[in-house]
Amino acid sequence: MSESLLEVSDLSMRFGGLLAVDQMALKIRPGEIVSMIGPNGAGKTTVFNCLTGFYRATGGSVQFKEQAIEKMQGYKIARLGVVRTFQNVRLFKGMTVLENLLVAQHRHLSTGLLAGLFKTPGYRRSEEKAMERAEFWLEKVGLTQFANREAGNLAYGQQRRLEIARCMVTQPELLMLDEPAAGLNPNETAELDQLISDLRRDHGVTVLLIEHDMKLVMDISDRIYVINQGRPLASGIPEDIRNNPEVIKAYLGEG
Ligand SMILES: Nc1ncnc2c1ncn2[C@@H]1O[C@H](COP(=O)(O)OP(=O)(O)OP(=O)(O)O)[C@@H](O)[C@H]1O
Repeated sequence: MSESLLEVSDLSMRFGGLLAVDQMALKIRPGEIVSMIGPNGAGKTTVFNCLTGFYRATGGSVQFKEQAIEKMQGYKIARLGVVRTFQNVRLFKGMTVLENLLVAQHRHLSTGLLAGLFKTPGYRRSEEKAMERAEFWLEKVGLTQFANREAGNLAYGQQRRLEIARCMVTQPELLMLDEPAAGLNPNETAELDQLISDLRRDHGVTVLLIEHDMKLVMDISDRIYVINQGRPLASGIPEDIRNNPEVIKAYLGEG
């Protein structure tokens, strides 16, 4: 009954002699917030890279809405509605905040080169829509007053929120966040928690999260997958993960 939005089976990624991801499986239903946790170097970001076409997985299958995407190029996967942020903020730092949000939508605009050259009514309409979406998301992440500031001059926490807005203007179905709380203070992390919950509640977006901040993970996740040394170690609701002795040994007990 509960169909998957994303279904990953037997995923593996080999770098030379290193099997960074080994038989990883994931199942994410529409509207869920799912986290992937695990020690440093466990393979979490590599999984993200395989799911979003940055790497071609060396084995396994990835289905998004029952369509195989494991061999698809990244921009096509993004167009299907799978978008991500990066562990290290990747904005166009020399562009303004607003420009970052407009550029992000370019690939998604349904207009061709000629329409752009001649500024057809269809082109102008889609530009207006792009501007409306940009303004909406600026407001949502509290950056309206910084619209014309260079993105590189924003405070770190604001850059992180801009990254999320940049994903959201493309109207994704699956939003993948790679350590969004890294470098944030506790207040900013609490705001992030709220923002992610709102994205799901108000915009129906499904979220896959890599995160080391256990408070955030336990608070926000419907389900959690634990990876250790590239392999699935456990999965379940936060309560089960928190009390799983294997997980405590491999990860939670680490610090
Ligand atoms: N392009 C690459 N070439 C070679 N090895 C890589 C490459 N990318 C990742 N690795 C290796 O794969 C393993 C998994 O790395 P990955 O970054 O996926 O871990 P992670 O769980 O995201 O870690 P962290 O929590 O520290 O971000 C590591 O041993 C890493 O050195």
